[in-house]
Amino acid sequence: MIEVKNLVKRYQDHVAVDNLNFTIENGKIYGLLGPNGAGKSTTMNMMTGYLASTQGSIIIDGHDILQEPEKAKECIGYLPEIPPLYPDMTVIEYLMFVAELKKISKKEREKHIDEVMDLVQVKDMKNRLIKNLSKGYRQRVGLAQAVLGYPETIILDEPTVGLDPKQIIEIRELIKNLGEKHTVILSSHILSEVSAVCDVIMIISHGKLVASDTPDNLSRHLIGSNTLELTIKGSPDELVKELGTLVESDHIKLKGSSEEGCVDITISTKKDIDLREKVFYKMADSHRPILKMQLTTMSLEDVFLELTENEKETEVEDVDVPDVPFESEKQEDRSDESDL
Ligand SMILES: Nc1ncnc2c1ncn2[C@@H]1O[C@H](COP(=O)(O)OP(=O)(O)OP(=O)(O)O)[C@@H](O)[C@H]1O
Repeated sequence: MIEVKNLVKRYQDHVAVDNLNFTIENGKIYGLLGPNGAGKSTTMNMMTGYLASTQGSIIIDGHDILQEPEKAKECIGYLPEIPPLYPDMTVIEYLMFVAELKKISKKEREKHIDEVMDLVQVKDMKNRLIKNLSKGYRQRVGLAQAVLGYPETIILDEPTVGLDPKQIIEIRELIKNLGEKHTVILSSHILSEVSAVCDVIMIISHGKLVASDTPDNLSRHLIGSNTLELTIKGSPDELVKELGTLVESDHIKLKGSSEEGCVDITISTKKDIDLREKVFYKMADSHRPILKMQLTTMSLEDVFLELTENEKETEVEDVDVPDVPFESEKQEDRSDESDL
């Protein structure tokens, strides 16, 4: 289990992660979803101990990532956005090297690597130099290094970015398989990706968590509304009065219309309510012609766009954060903290 409390990361004046609070329970696949610049990588880098937080705490299976980094890191495997691979090593050499760093006993190393290579399906390439692998295979090797040692939680930053459609499907399948035995947290800016793979979607915007639920619940509660768009002849006051007999007036929004003598109206209702016939008969009774009537259901995509709208990459001067270091090179970084 991972508990993230009041997590903040500031780069100079820019707040990249803004008071995040969430809990990751074991055995589920979580998707951290947000547009570019939302703060996903920064959050993951803090959760994996690659970057120090400005404020807040991250407790991984009872170990604070800053107080007990070694113990906390033993519980997680991480595939950063840029996989930490050594191009001049073969796959097997590299995985042996990682296994050694992860202190997997010599006795078990070969068998364990063999199992992991089977799991991520790279065995056929085990003697090939990493620099000669396709991007899809490189990503699998990156996955393998995260899985080595079978940590409880596997964290994957944009695991399918830059892959072709076939490779994307293959990596998604691998992630689902991993989810059977591990807790998985992946980040993505693609909604269809997280809804296809994840049990829980956490939507992040401007460093803030704006929604967190199962894809189904997000659909039911957040998305679960119908929007009826109308253009009707008449005066705003009369129309609100008449439509107000069908639906509460705070669900009715009016706008001036480009059609002469008409009003554009939007009525929001729950997903299972369809007012079209009632509106038709009501307006017919009072001789008000309906020039346009269209029912739309908000999609998960609409909700995502609405929740994250105005997301802009804020230009800030680069703060010198070390490149994501490999296991042996990892170091605690609080050098960029002005408040610590
Ligand atoms: N070292 C840094 N110095 C200054 N600003 C940074 C640094 N790293 C990230 N940022 C800023 O922090 C914000 C969050 O960046 P982050 O990389 O976490 O977003 P993201 O959601 O992972 O986006 P992407 O999918 O594009 O990687 C962005 O506005 C980014 O420009």
